[in-house]
Amino acid sequence: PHILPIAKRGEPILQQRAHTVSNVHDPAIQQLIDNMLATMLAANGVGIAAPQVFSPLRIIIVASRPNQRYPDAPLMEPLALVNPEILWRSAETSLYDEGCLSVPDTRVPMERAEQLQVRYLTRDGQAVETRYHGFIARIIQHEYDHIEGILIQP
Ligand SMILES: O=C(CSC(=O)[C@H](Cc1ccccc1)CC(F)(F)F)c1ccccc1
Ligand SMILES: [Zn+2]
Repeated sequence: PHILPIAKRGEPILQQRAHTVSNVHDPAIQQLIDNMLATMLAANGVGIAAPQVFSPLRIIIVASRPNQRYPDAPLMEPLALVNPEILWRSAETSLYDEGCLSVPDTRVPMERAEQLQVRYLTRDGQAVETRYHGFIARIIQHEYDHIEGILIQP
């Protein structure tokens, strides 16, 4: 896998709605997912979205891990969500200072739903519907905003 350049705030691709993936089994899509993962890990992120590596596609990666600001964040296997749809968000919300690889050296307090129900394709093409809460739910909402062309604003 390759570490790819990360689009920074001001790049038009970050303000566009990304396109649905038509064939998750396409080798180019599989390579993109591998490259997104390598790029996120190299940048020490807990998530990344395809537009951030200049691919206007509806692919996000979520990879929560404990960190100094969020020591009780769950440690999880990095998960790729293809064509994610948020089916439901809880009325209950929480506030947290988010970072963004596309907005370096910035923390923005963001209010997000505490729980959400998501339907997505795994990288193997399995259709899955899962409920998430807490930090993982937050990361999904942050990455989902990226494929909708929405950035956190300093
Ligand atoms: O600042 C970072 C890295 S910024 C980051 O990982 C973004 C994801 C994210 C961080 C914090 C809350 C929600 C989402 C990745 C992005 F920009 F590609 F989406 C961070 C790492 C661990 C916990 C909290 C913050
Ligand atoms: Zn971001």
